[in-house]
Amino acid sequence: MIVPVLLVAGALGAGKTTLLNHLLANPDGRRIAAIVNDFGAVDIDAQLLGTVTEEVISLKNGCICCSLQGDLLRTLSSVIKRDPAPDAIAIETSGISDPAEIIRNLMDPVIFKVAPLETVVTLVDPQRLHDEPALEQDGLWRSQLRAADFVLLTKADLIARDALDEVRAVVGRYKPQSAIFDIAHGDVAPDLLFSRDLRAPRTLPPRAPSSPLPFATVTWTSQAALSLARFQQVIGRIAPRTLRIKGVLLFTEHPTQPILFQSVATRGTLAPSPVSPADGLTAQLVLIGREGEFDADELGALLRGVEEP
Ligand SMILES: Nc1nc2c(ncn2[C@@H]2O[C@H](COP(=O)(O)OP(=O)(O)OP(=O)(O)O)[C@@H](O)[C@H]2O)c(=O)[nH]1
Repeated sequence: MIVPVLLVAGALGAGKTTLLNHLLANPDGRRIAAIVNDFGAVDIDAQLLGTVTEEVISLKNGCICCSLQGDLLRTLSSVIKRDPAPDAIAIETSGISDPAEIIRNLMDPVIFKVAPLETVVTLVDPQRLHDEPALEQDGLWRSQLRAADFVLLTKADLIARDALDEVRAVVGRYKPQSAIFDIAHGDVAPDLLFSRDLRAPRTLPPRAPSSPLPFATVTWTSQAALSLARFQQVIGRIAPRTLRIKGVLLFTEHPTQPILFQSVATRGTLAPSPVSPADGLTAQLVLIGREGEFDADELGALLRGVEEP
């Protein structure tokens, strides 16, 4: 049994889980198993995808490009031995993963024989690149782009057409225009992701220098009554110091409806959540930021201000 592998890469909040959610809900008859890597200690992405399919495996609290490399290969081996085996496996990298290292691992001859890496797709949030042109100089961002067979510019519903065209020109410095597509709400045809004949034979990416990832994460949980009004004030102070926040909360204003909070760069959203905080908790929030700019104790103290006295 040979099970093709799709690798989904892209910066924090680029839209990877949204893409996978759409793919798993619209698999065109394929049984797709998903392996989801959350850098933080709470597997929020896996929990969200678990509401769409049972075939989700979570690798959390580290990165599959470095500390969780062995776990990824072991997980792949066990997924392909399932009875029945899936028709395909999709791997969602964490936003801080360097896909070059993951690709090197997946080219392991034993794994490649049974679970060949078929497609690498990298997602780019075009509004973010438009607002932060310096992102183009970021080594990790470039490595994510270089590794891709094709690039999806996500969140096309949020950006003006001329700005999208400018971003397409920037990404075009790294990839041919024929390999750049734009999508909204993760809506992409599964055939684009799984049809092997589109791509040239893969060459092994150069070994990335092994330096510790310049990112830090903190998980904040609470058992107290939480105020939505206070949360909105506190988040306004915290968000500029982070790269990504996501989590599930229960507020006293909506005691029976858990709320999913997502923040990427300057954009934050609150929406009804299909999953709840773990038993006994009112909040499970993961915050990711740059090492050095990220004071976990200070963020924790600020977040305690969300708790009602
Ligand atoms: N309006 C709009 N929002 C989107 C779209 N795609 C993703 N989002 C939102 O962008 C935020 C981040 O999306 P995710 O799919 O969680 O991004 P991710 O790449 O999985 O994030 P990490 O795993 O944390 O790196 C969420 O609030 C999504 O709802 C889109 O096409 N349109």
